[in-house]
Amino acid sequence: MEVVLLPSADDAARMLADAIDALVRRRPDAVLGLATGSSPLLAYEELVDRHRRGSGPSYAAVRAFLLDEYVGLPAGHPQSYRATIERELTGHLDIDPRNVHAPDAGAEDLTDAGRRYDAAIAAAGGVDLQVLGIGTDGHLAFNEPGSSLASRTRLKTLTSRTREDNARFFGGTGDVPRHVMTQGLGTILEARHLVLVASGSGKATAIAAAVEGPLTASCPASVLQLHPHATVLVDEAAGSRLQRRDYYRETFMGKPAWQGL
Ligand SMILES: N[C@@H]1[C@@H](O)[C@H](O)[C@@H](COP(=O)(O)O)O[C@@H]1O
Repeated sequence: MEVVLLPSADDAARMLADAIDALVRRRPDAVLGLATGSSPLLAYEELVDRHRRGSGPSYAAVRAFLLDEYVGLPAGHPQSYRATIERELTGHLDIDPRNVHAPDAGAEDLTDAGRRYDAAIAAAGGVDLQVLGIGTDGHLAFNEPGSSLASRTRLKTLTSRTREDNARFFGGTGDVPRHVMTQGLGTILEARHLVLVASGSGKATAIAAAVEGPLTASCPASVLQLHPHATVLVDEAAGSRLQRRDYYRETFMGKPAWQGL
């Protein structure tokens, strides 16, 4: 795992945007794994900005798969993750909307919908780069503590902490759905490159547990330790509880720029 400590959230966002940009230039029909939530927002803004200025790549052949989706929201609800990603990213790029996929959280048979989602990702050739955030309790996508490290896309129940964390997106109310469809940790591990981005002191404990704590279902993000190509981009605040900060800095400073992430 590569841990990159950066002075600010803007620097982390730029680095994530650069990695996506470089991948799409290298592979115009790349498969992107997209996360919602506030963590990747600055990077998405950067990508949209580059696209508008004409300095970004074309996304016309790119395929994208969302990590998760709320269950029980009416189709088109502004806080559904499908609507969110369109508003924040894909709607501003030249990506074909038919190539942006989310788990079918409105399906009658959610078990089957989970299986179909995993099969669709596999049929696309697998995810090249998976963008990830982290929950304050260490959750990854909507895999709450206790989730099987081998789990597949399925129905999950949110913890009250996650529902409180996400209440800000629902006008601070208790209207956050209780259930979600989420890619499993096993599904996420199949992506070729995982890039987790986190900023702010509220994420410091979760980042330390995920990166330097034991591999455990109690901290789902610790599953990154099993992946051969995982990158963690953190600002100083989110990285403040890491013990090996000096080592991460030395490693990154000594790395040739051409190597990328
Ligand atoms: N399902 C999402 C995750 O994909 C996200 O990474 C995490 C952190 O959210 P945020 O980036 O808003 O802090 O929790 C959300 O509930």
